Amino acid sequence: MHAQMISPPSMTYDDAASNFRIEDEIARLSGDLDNLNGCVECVDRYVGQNRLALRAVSAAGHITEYTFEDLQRLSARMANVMAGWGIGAGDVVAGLLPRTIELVATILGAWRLGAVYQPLFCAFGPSAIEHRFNTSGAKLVVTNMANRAKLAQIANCPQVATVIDAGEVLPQGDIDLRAQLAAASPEFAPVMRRGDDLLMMMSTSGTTGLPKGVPVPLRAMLAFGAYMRNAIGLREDDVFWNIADPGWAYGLYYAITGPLQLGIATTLYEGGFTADSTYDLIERLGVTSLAGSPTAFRLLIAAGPQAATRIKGKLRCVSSAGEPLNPEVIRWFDEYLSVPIFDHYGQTETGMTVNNHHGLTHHVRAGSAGFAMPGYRVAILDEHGKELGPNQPGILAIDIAKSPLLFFTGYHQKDTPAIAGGYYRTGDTVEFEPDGSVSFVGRSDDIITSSGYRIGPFDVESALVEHPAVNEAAVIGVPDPERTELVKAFVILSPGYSGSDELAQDLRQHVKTRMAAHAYPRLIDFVAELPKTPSGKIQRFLLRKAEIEKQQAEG
Ligand SMILES: CC(C)(COP(=O)(O)OP(=O)(O)OC[C@H]1O[C@@H](n2cnc3c(N)ncnc32)[C@H](O)[C@@H]1OP(=O)(O)O)[C@@H](O)C(=O)NCCC(=O)NCCSC(=O)CC(=O)O
Repeated sequence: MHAQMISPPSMTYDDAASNFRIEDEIARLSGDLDNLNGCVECVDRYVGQNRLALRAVSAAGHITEYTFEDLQRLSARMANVMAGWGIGAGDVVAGLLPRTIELVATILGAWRLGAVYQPLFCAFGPSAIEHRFNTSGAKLVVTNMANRAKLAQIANCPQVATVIDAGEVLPQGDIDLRAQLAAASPEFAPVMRRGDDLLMMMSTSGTTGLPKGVPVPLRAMLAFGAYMRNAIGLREDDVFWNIADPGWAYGLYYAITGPLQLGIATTLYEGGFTADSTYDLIERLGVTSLAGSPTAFRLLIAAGPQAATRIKGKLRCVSSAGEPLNPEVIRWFDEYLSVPIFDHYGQTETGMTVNNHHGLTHHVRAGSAGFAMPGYRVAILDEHGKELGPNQPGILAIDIAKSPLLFFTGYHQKDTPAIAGGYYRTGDTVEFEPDGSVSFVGRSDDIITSSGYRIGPFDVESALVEHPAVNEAAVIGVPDPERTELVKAFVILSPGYSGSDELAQDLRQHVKTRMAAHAYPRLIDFVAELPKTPSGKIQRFLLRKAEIEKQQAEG
């Protein structure tokens, strides 16, 4: 096996970009593209060194540490349990679990036996989960009792394995996960796969339909590792914590897979986000490299400078993704935490592609997402597909032929018009600065970015119209200083209903429990009509324009 090399931070960005060779990235793998296993890359290759792999922090703040040896045994037990229930290479295993050791065991166990992992965010309701099962054909879902009731509402639910705590009763027909893990053998030879075989089945929100499946092949690990080294700049001596949830790409790729691939311990905190618990954990663990979304950072700032003093100067670097990072956050982190915070840009489809790189020395442009990651060439296209120069807004695109780290080849069983003419079009409107860095302008479609989550308006509208009071609904994002955008719904009521605060609250609760707790409309207007094209398509852009004008008029 090869020793894992971490780029020295003295390499310049220009050197790394111009000297990039995919062969060098492949050589960093323990296997090769004909002989690859996700669990071997993340665990087995570091066994025998007695290295720390994971700090799992319970909601109550209790810290349990796991070595790579521990994770190897656990993944083997999990693979044995899964194999015993008929799961094999290429099958899909879903995880609907909080940020606990059982979540890590599910991911690694599935990979050990060559299966495909599908994340399910714990805030999802039954409709979001059911749609993802329909997409993936998952054969097994691993969950806990807090989430189990949602599965009972799904008609085509696969076999369920449940984590039960003391005093909880296992639902009939479920696998008692902890009991079976304890009884299983801690040995299971990893099933080797190829680079194009699937590692994960992700989902991403669309504007005109339900979320689409994003197949992620094993070779995507080349891109994950490169991001950890070049952009996060992860070092052997770092204490790393990415607070993003592994129910999403940012958390699964870069809180679990990426750091473990590099043999560097990661951190999972089971509890919900508060500024206090975040500061507390950074201090207790001695975190040096922190990652998260701008909304989380703005919530830290909202707690005031006094709360920050306990960790001032302790962090070495902070990385931000999910939404554009405001220059004010950069300034505040410099003043009150004495730490550089760099903006990074990526998508579920592509992984991180444009970054201010902590690991590569180059200048940083506050207010810009930075520069193409070595291994990707990005272009900005006009509506005819022509490449644009600086200061001309257009669609951010990835030049497929010149981006050997790009792993996306199209949505699962769906047409992918975003791939055309040799480019993958991200749908984000950006422009090049004269120095070659990329600045975010906005979305070219109706996708909402709220608290770092990408939310499809159609998804929320579909949940709303399931409610008997709703005849029609249109959902948009309206600008918000804390959460980037807030989800706002315009609702035409069914005959016999009238708008009230109580009904609005009932609709919020309905979306939270049916679809997803994070995607509910915080704002609701009851309206008599919606702007539409002659063919009857809702013109969300007109609603958005009117909201922005209203905000401007109100100052
Ligand atoms: C910044 C935050 C920590 C702030 O957390 P908050 O707790 O304030 O709010 P939230 O947005 O998480 O949650 C909104 C509402 O959902 C509820 N909620 C959240 N998680 C829940 C869960 N597991 N179960 C039940 N309810 C839950 C909350 O209580 C809250 O309800 P109420 O409002 O009633 O209190 C978080 O929003 C966050 O982690 N954001 C980053 C998301 C991220 O990782 N983005 C990158 C994804 S990758 C990606 O996106 C790639 C791509 O672009 O394709």
